Amino acid sequence: TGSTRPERILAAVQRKATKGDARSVVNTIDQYCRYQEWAMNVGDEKGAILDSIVCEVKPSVMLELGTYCGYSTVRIASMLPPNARLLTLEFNPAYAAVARQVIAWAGVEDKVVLIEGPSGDWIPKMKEEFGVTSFDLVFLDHWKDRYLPDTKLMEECGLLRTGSILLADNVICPGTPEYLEYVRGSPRYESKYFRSHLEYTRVEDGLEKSVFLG
Ligand SMILES: O=C(NC/C=C/[C@H]1O[C@@H](n2ccc(=O)cc2)[C@H](O)[C@@H]1O)c1cc([N+](=O)[O-])cc(O)c1O
Ligand SMILES: [Mg+2]
Repeated sequence: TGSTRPERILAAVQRKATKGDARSVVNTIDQYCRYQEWAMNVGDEKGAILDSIVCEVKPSVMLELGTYCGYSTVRIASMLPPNARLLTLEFNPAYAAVARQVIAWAGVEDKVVLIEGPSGDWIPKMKEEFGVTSFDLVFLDHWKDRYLPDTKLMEECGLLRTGSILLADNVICPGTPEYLEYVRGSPRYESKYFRSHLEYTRVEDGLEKSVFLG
């Protein structure tokens, strides 16, 4: 019963990253996953695109679907002003336990609300449980076959307003064909593809940024 990959990533953070320094946590995870063992973090190359969009949007309330080890959670939270909130949804309790410790090590826990459970259950409860009116920005990085149903669910629950932005990871690899067809084909979205590479590799991947038009 050895350790899991997320536990080894956490160990690397606690061994090598400076406590309270979010960038040091991000760099440590990138270093570990590039040279020790690959993991499905958005990574440094796509992460820079994520940073630029977070900086441009300056979200007050943001949702991340798929916390995993908390890499992008920390990356995003480090870009947010103190009063902004990042809600992040994780299904797997073991991953959530690791992510909480990574988020704490980075010192961004005050801006982050980590919610445990399936997106299909929690999205309809966002307003009543967390006082969310609508999301300024949503980062989709969870199960690829959930991107489309969860986007439709957010629309139905009134969680998107004119100008809300969806940013989706992995639209090429592993790929999210139904989601891509929907946001690119719908008159309710203005979509743009940011070409990049699958984290820590030379394989093509990218992010799709879609503005909800109401
Ligand atoms: O499969 C991928 N991501 C799935 C992520 C899933 C994460 O979302 C959580 N979740 C949270 C809430 C839910 O409702 C469901 C799951 C899961 O518990 C997991 O932590 C993936 C795969 C590759 N790849 O190269 O193979 C590269 C990537 O960048 C990826 O993101
Ligand atoms: Mg991903």
